[in-house]
Formats: sequence, structure tokens, C-alpha cells
Amino acid sequence: MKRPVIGIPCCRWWLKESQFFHLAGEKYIRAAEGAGGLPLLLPALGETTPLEQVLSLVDGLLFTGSPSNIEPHHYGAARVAGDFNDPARDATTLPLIRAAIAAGVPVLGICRGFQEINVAFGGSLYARVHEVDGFADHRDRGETLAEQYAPAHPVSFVPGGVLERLAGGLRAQVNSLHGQGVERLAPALEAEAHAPDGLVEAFRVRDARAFALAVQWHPEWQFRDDPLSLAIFKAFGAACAERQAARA
Ligand SMILES: N[C@@H](CCC(=O)NCCCC(=O)O)C(=O)O
Repeated sequence: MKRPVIGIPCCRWWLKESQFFHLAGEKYIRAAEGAGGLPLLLPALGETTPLEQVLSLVDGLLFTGSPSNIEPHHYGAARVAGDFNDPARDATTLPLIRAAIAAGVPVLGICRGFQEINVAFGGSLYARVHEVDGFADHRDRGETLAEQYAPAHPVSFVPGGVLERLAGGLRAQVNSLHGQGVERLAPALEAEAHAPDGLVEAFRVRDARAFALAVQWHPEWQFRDDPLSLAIFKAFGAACAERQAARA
């Protein structure tokens, strides 16, 4: 049986001092597969991305994390000298997010992808959350991947939200690997979870016609071992399957 196609927009990185590569982390690919989908990597074509044609090829879109930061001009902030940016990814994902939500394509955003959805709809980011009074340091700690992706802090779910339903409760422990965070939440977005310091850690697109959820943490990490992570990917996968059936 054909699986729903889950598009995964790539990063565009200069590697080995030689050339640009378009790439995505394997744990996202495996999680999309685990959600029942067929992962389809989408190159960071930028402004030339044929948005409608891309949307005709996919049954859902997974916007992944990345160590690169969204260029601040996308949310009216000053450039940060020496920042690790990925303009081609920004130029691909930001318009694709808006087009996907308008077309009723299921969307799941993770970490950078979460931040991209906020910026795509007019929100802004703290460049360095840990330097803002009152906020904790949300960056990863430890040397090994297991240490970096270990549970780092609790999140509280907004009562009546999607995540409370998926979690079966109002709290969960999540990992944390981000230096940036939501400063101003875009008007189209509804907060779904907060960290103890008040930082928005998840939201949904309020009027989306399909699944449209984003989280600052990493549910793709060993997602089968965590009930909430599995529930998120099952719900996303089901939404993608629903679109696939509707398009059949
Ligand atoms: N650069 C942004 C987003 C951080 C992020 O996506 N971290 C995950 C990177 C590795 C992975 O894909 O798991 C920020 O620092 O806030």
C-alpha cells in the first residue's frame, strides 16, 4: 500500500570546503517513516521553489531542526555578526509554510521548524534566549547525543489544547537544544505549551484546516520510546494519510 508522502525541506550547507550540499538529519527521516510516511527530501531551492507543484507532491510537510538560525531580517531584527545562517533554507521554508497552511496540507514543525512557522506568520525570536533576563538557558548540554537529547525541563500544556490531548495530561519532560526562542508569537498561532520560565515551547496554527502543530523540543529523537513523541508522530501521520486519501 502506498504511504503518504512527507516532504522534508533540506538545509543547504557548505561542506568540506568544497561545495554546497542539501541535507536533513536522519532522525527526522526515520520519524517521518515511523509516522507511516514516505519521506521526500526537498532541496533548498529558495525563491525559485515551485510552491504549488511541491504541495501537489506531498501529503504533509515536516520542518526540521537545524543548528543554523533564521536570518533576523525576516523578523525585523538586527543581523548577528558571525551567526550560522542558512538563507536558502529560509527562502524555501518561510513561503512554503504559508502556502502549505493555506492549502490545508498537514504541517509539523520541530525546533528550527517551530521557529520558522512563527516567523513565517509574523512572529519574532529572541536571538539568544539565555541572555534575556528571566529566561533559562535552553541550549543542549553534554557530550554524547544521549546526553544532549536527554529530558531537560518540564513543559506545561495549555488546558484544552492538542498537546494536552496527545499527552493525556498537562505536563511532560522534554529535551532542549536551542539558543533562540519565541519572543513575539505570531497572531495566527495559539500557544500549546510553556517552559517553567514562560517561554512558548509549542503552538498550533489556530485556523489551519489540517494538522498544524510545532514544538521547540525534539520528539523525533527516539520517538518510539516516548509516549508523547509517538502520539505526535501518529497524529501527524494520520493527518497525512487523510490528505493522501482525499487526493486519491
Ligand atoms: N538554531 C536554532 C534552532 C535549534 C535547533 O533546531 N536545534 C536542533 C539542531 C540539531 C537537530 O536537528 O536535532 C536555535 O538555536 O534556537
